[in-house]
Amino acid sequence: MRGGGFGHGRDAVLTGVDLTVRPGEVVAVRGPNGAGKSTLVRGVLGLCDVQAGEVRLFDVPRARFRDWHRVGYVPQRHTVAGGVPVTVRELVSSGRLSRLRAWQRFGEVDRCAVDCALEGVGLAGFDRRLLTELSGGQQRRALLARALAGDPELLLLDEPTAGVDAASQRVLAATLAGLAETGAAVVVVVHELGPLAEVVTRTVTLPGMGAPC
Ligand SMILES: Nc1ncnc2c1ncn2[C@@H]1O[C@H](COP(=O)(O)OP(=O)(O)OP(=O)(O)O)[C@@H](O)[C@H]1O
Repeated sequence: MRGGGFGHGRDAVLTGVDLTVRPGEVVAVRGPNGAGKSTLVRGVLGLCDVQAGEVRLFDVPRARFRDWHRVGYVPQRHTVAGGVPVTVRELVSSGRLSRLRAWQRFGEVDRCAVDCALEGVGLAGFDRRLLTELSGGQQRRALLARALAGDPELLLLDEPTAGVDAASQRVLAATLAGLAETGAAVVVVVHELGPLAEVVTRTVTLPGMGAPC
C-alpha cells in the first residue's frame, strides 16, 4: 500500500500508510487498542473504507483483484457459527471453496488439504464436533485451519493468539514459519509476540491516537 488512508465512513483511522510485504515475510502489526490494526487488515481486504492512496495485491490494484483464493484471512471476531450448526470440518472445508472452479466437485485433494489443516492446528480429532461445542481458543484454531486449507499465498491474521494457550501459540508459530518457507507472505496482528517472536521477520507499529504512520 502507498499513502493508504483507512477508516469507517468519514472517520479516518489511519493516514499515509506505506507498507510492502514480500513473499516469505512474516510481518507483525502492533500498536495500542484502537490504533487501527484491524482497520489496516480489513482495508487490505476491502472490508473497510480506503479513503486515500492505493492498495495492490500481487501487484494488481485491489479494486481489480479477483484471485481471492490466494488470500487467507483469520478475523479477530467471528460470527460464523451464529445460530448455524456447522461442524469443524464444514467450517474448514469452506476454506477450500474459493479454490474450486464452478464445475469442480470437492475432491480428494481438497479433503487432504482440510485434513492437513486440521492436523496443523491440532484439531484432527475434532472434525465432527460442532463449532459451538469448542472452546474459544479451539474455535480460533479452527478459523486458522479454514484459512490454511485454502493454501494461501498471503495470509492475514487478526490477533490469532488472543485467548490461545502457550502450547497452541507455539504450534501457530511453527505453522506460520512453515507457510513462510513455502514463499507465502504473512501479516499478523498481535499485542504480545510470545512464541511468534521466533518467526516474525519485521514489526510494524501503529502509533495510535490518529497520528500518521
Ligand atoms: N465498524 C466500525 N465502525 C466505526 N468505527 C470503527 C469500526 N471498527 C473500528 N472502528 C474504530 O476504528 C478505530 C480503530 O479500530 P481497530 O479495531 O482497527 O483498532 P485495533 O488497533 O485493531 O484495536 P484492538 O487492539 O483493540 O483490537 C477505533 O477507534 C474503533 O472505534
